[in-house]
Amino acid sequence: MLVGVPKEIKNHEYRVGLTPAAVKEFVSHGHSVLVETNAGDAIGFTDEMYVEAGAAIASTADQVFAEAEMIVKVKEPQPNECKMLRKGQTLYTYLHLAPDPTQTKLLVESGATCIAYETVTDDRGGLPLLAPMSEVAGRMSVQAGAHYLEKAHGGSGTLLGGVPGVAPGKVLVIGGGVVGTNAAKMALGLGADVTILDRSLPRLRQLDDIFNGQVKTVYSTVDAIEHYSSKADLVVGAVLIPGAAAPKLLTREQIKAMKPGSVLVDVAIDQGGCFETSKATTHQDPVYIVDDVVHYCVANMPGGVARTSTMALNNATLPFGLALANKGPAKAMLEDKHLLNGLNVHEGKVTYKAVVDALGEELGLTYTPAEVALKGE
Ligand SMILES: NC(=O)C1=CN([C@@H]2O[C@H](COP(=O)(O)OP(=O)(O)OC[C@H]3O[C@@H](n4cnc5c(N)ncnc54)[C@H](O)[C@@H]3O)[C@@H](O)[C@H]2O)C=CC1
Ligand SMILES: CC(=O)C(=O)O
Ligand SMILES: [Mg+2]
Repeated sequence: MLVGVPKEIKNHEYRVGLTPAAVKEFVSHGHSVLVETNAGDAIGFTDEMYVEAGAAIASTADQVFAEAEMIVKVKEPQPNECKMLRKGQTLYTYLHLAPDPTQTKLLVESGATCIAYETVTDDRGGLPLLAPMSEVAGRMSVQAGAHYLEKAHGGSGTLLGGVPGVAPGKVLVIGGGVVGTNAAKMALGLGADVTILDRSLPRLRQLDDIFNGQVKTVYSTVDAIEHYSSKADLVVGAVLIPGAAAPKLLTREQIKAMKPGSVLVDVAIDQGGCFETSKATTHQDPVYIVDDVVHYCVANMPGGVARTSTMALNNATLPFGLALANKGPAKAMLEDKHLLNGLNVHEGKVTYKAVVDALGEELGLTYTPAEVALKGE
């Protein structure tokens, strides 16, 4: 198979779909790889390294999209990229379709086979291709929060760790999955006072064990969110209902009632955000203020530490990517229910139910089960 890797074009996005080491794996399995020039240059993966790994270098994205049978990316395709996709071509990347009608419509129109990293599953009920970036974003969320709590950056002037004689800052993490656990680890490491809310009791039990009682775990209710957010210095939004638009858990009223200069980091912004006042921001312009509360809502946080993130992402995407190339996409998905769960759009049909639930009415879409769409029944 001819695998294509275009350069990412989202704001300050320096990650790349395949590392040179991953290219070498594809080539060693008999595949060809075409990488757009300078695709990895910003993070130290030069064209020379890709050539040494066995790739050919394309001078434009157009060439990559025109020639490749499978496009491997990181972020969701931007409108001009969607328009270059075609029937018979596979797109393997993050999509986050539920909050994004424009992209959904364009991918349906393209006829391409579109696999979303974030909905591929594993045997333990996890999301193995989302997890590495959630680890990164969870850890970054506290770094970002601590930064924006500084007075000069719009915050209240609170040091999360406190000092002897002064109480530490309060961190509220809503959603105790991968992002939430990693946020809690970092916040605890800084010496903050950490509370995690989740609506899964088994998960709260696990968190209590993991943190050996050092973080407070609280069952997530409207009342708990209201109570703990009003006392927090930093709130991290880390909930997920896989593939679906994020539920709005913190209302404008509750945000208004927060302490002036407190900080919200809405990691769930890639699924539309879990705070009523959230709107996606970029690394170039990451924050804005509503009712004296600083909002950080960067939709591609791991892009900020693109070198670590690219390597972490490739560790997870490589085995599935190789299966798609080795067996062909349809056979690979039909033989692996977890990879099949990644299929969101195929030949104009939407094959992920939560996307149809979110956008079906607006776009006039109906749901086709992935297996049915692939078998052309
Ligand atoms: N902005 C960015 O750059 C990035 C964003 N993300 C996003 O972060 C979000 C979280 O991802 P993960 O931690 O991997 O998901 P996860 O599935 O590991 O954890 C989500 C947790 O939210 C909990 N939850 C669901 N509804 C809840 C509610 N009403 N109240 C409290 N908890 C609730 C679930 O029980 C689960 O424990 C996702 O939207 C993901 O796409 C991930 C990586 C990067
Ligand atoms: C998961 C995601 O949105 C990201 O890594 O950018
Ligand atoms: Mg206020």
